[in-house]
Amino acid sequence: MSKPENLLPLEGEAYYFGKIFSEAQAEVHFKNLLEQVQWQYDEVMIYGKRIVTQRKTAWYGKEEYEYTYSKMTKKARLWIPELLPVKQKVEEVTGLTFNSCLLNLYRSGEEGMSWHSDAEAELGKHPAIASVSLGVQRKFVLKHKASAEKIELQLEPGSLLLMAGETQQHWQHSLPKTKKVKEPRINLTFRNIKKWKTR
Ligand SMILES: O=C(O)CCC(=O)C(=O)O
Ligand SMILES: [Fe+2]
Repeated sequence: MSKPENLLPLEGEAYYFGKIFSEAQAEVHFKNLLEQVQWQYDEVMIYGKRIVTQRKTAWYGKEEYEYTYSKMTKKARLWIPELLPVKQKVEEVTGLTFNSCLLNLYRSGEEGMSWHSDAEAELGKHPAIASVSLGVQRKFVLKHKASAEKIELQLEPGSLLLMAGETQQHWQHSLPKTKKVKEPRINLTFRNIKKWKTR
């Protein structure tokens, strides 16, 4: 598969590969991950308060990495067999390798993710983040920090979006909530933990 064009008009790179899994494969991965992933409510610190998010998340990796975001430190679980074929396909298509994966489960359009950048120190300076979508199609928006220019795309089931280069420095992204969507979606973001410490 050749690399799609860069969707970002300035500073950064985002490539939408479209569907990398057939409908049947995407359904199997969705079902397996829904059942086998250790889904947990996410805890974040907002204005010094501990908040439990609506959506569920999980974090897996090659080692038991510790990862801090929103001031909360999480420890990765080791890869499970259900994740490996998805990781392998993503690595094949992108030509990159990934040592960890953050998963999100949105049970309906009532759940989303607000504006943020994935610019944690653990990911290094110009992180490549490969995002796989399973389940219902959802809108995804990138917003340029300086100009507020927005790029919207529809993340189809079985699709892959790759963010790379300076994207996390110069752009934020979000998954807007919507009352129109009633079905669940699973998102997998493959990442590379570059530096980490054990306690
Ligand atoms: O669900 C999505 O497509 C976005 C997930 C995301 O931005 C993240 O996990 O950092
Ligand atoms: Fe993100």
